[in-house]
Amino acid sequence: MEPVVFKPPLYQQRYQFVKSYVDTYKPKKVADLGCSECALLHTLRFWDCIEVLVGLDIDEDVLRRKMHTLTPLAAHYLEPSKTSLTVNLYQGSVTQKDPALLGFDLITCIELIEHLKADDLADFREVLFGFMAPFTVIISTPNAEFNILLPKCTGFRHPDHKFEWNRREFQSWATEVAECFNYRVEFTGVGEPLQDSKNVGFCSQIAVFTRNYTESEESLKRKMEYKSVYKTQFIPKEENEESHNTDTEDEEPHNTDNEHGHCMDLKLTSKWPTLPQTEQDENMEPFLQGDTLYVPLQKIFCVPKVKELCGNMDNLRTMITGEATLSTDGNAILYHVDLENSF
Ligand SMILES: C[S@@+](CC[C@H](N)C(=O)[O-])C[C@H]1O[C@@H](n2cnc3c(N)ncnc32)[C@H](O)[C@@H]1O
Ligand SMILES: [Mg+2]
Repeated sequence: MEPVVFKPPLYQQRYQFVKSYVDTYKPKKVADLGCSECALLHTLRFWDCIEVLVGLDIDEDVLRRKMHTLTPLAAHYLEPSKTSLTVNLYQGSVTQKDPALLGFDLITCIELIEHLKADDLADFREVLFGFMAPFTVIISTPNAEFNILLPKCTGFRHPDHKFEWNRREFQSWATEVAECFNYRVEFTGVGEPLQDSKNVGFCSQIAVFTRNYTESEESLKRKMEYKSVYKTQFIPKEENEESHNTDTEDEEPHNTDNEHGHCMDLKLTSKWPTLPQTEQDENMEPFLQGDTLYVPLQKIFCVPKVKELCGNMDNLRTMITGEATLSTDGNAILYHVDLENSF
């Protein structure tokens, strides 16, 4: 059997489905449950309508692996958004009730439910639809009927899957959930089968639930269950000019006028270590040691546009972290130079 090749890849089609929803309905508060390495959050972080973006996963290591990719880079400062954005990542389970996930417009669960044991799935539906109760929920999960078109798939598609449902099973679970929690639900999917195998349905089946009632303030008193892993904030510069000069974690941005327009600023309240400030004018020039080129951050910081955009060296370091290799003292970017192939 010819392997099925999706173009674009299936995971991108799932993200595209969410992005199209966001484009159409402009949710302000969006959360992704079982966000893994934050790939969906990464694609949503500069959507103008989104003001709060939250990721939750039970696996802290997987969250930490790529969380730095959510930090704004110089390029984002050059093409800034007019609105502020707060990104929060939490380690916790979708079976726990935590007020951090109250009041959301959209909650996505992309390829999550099939990783939950029966007891957890029962708790999850109560937590998501009964407690979090967002306006919209998007759930995607494998469609078991499609597996006959996947030659390498002998059992479940992934060893950690606890189940894979056919369309009837998924739709009956989702319809019952919708009835129970006063939502309506529609079904669709991504990953179209070839023409002659249409009867198997989409590779990933998707349910979109919409709440039938207006939000109540009922549950804001619940106690925190999740562990905060990371928080980053993108604030339009005119609202936050003075924060360039502050390094305190909890200080709120001040409103000030800004002649430079609306660049964004970054504030971190994560547990990252504070790196030492580079001595002014010391060791400024790049140098080669073995096959490693050291480019002092101070040298980069001296570029007027960089200085204007970053405000201080710590912001520059934060922006670079995860994107390039830093020296152990955090004061230089390291580039590997391939001396053998450089001529
Ligand atoms: C297949 S991955 C999801 C991938 C991701 N949503 C995407 O589309 O790229 C499933 C994720 O769910 C997480 N997970 C499993 N059980 C969970 C639970 N009880 N609460 C929160 N996350 C959970 C796993 O750690 C894993 O990162
Ligand atoms: Mg899966």
